[in-house]
Amino acid sequence: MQPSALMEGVLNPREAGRFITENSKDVFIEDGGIQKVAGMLYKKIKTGDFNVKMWRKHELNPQSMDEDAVNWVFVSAVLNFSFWSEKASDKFTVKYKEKDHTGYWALCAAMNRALDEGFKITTPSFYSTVSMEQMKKIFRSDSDIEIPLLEERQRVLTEAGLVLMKKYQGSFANVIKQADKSAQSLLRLVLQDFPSFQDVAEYNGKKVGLYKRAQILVGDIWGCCEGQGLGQFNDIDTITMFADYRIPQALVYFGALRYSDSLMEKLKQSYLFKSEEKLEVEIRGVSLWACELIRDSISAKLAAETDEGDKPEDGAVNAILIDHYLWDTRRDMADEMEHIPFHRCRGIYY
Ligand SMILES: Nc1nc2c(c(CN[C@H]3C=C[C@H](O)[C@@H]3O)cn2[C@@H]2O[C@H](COP(=O)(O)O)[C@@H](O)[C@H]2O)c(=O)[nH]1
Repeated sequence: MQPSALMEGVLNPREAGRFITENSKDVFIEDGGIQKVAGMLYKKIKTGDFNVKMWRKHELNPQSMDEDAVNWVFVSAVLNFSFWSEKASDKFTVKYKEKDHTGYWALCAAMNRALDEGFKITTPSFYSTVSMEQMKKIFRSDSDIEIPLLEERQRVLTEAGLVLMKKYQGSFANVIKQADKSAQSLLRLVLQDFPSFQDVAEYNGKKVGLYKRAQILVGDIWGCCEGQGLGQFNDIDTITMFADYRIPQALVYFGALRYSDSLMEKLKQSYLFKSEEKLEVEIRGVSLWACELIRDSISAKLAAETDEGDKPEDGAVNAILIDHYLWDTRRDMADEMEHIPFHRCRGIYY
């Protein structure tokens, strides 16, 4: 049964990924690479440390599972976009507890530094009226490169804070409660009430919804609460991979994705993509579909196991865990993957 559209007339992420892949002219799935990544992850699952608990192992992520934690996750999701810089050597950097953090982690470090300094950056009554002067202090960089798109960050943050104040009694926990343990219901509420999450493009005459920040919000709530309490979703496996600019790099590196020569040439010249440009949508959409295929391949391997004894419980693998593994691996192998160019697009969606 086709799941109903999260947004009127817009293909949901899984269908969007399939449709884009079927029509793509410059980005292709390579089955050999899909099977290779599936094999790597299958082995990881057997070690027993490939599960929902991975999220909280990151030192900058909140370690509680309460309302404060989900309000932290919400702010990180509102601002989780566009950290790349022109020169790989010069990045937006935040020093926190004697450690330098860059990119997405610099955002998290800045949030934690702000909380330590008394800025209530995760409290909607504060950030719904946060000033540009406060934003500059909170997200100040410890390198020469400032955080990109600070004005847009202030705009989307105040917009989201006002909605929480007006409609959800000043806490994201109330949005979660209204979703009644359904990931798809939470996705629908976020897309309906928080416009900056409406990550939709037009491709080959259809509207496609990739919803990267809305889906990573649900995935991070699930991870933050280890699938319990506020993070318990009975349909979490319907969430797809989060279509950013790092997963494609990892998929190309492992041979699961291939770019046409002309696209690869553009990427190597640091071409600046416009949001919704055909090539940009193909990179994001085919990457999303590749992760669906990886998940299907792993599920088939698990199902083929005869020994009931070591069969992991249901939900042992989903697109969220596959995504996080690839994203963390791209970070850990940044040097090895540096020759695979990521696509540059300045925008608020990823
Ligand atoms: N697909 C996907 N995209 C993700 C993440 C995360 C962080 N998640 C952490 C939390 C739990 C996980 O285990 C991760 O450790 C950030 N991003 C995106 O990456 C880009 C920034 O990259 P860089 O320039 O290198 O910092 C930017 O578009 C940002 O939106 C993810 O998990 N998946």
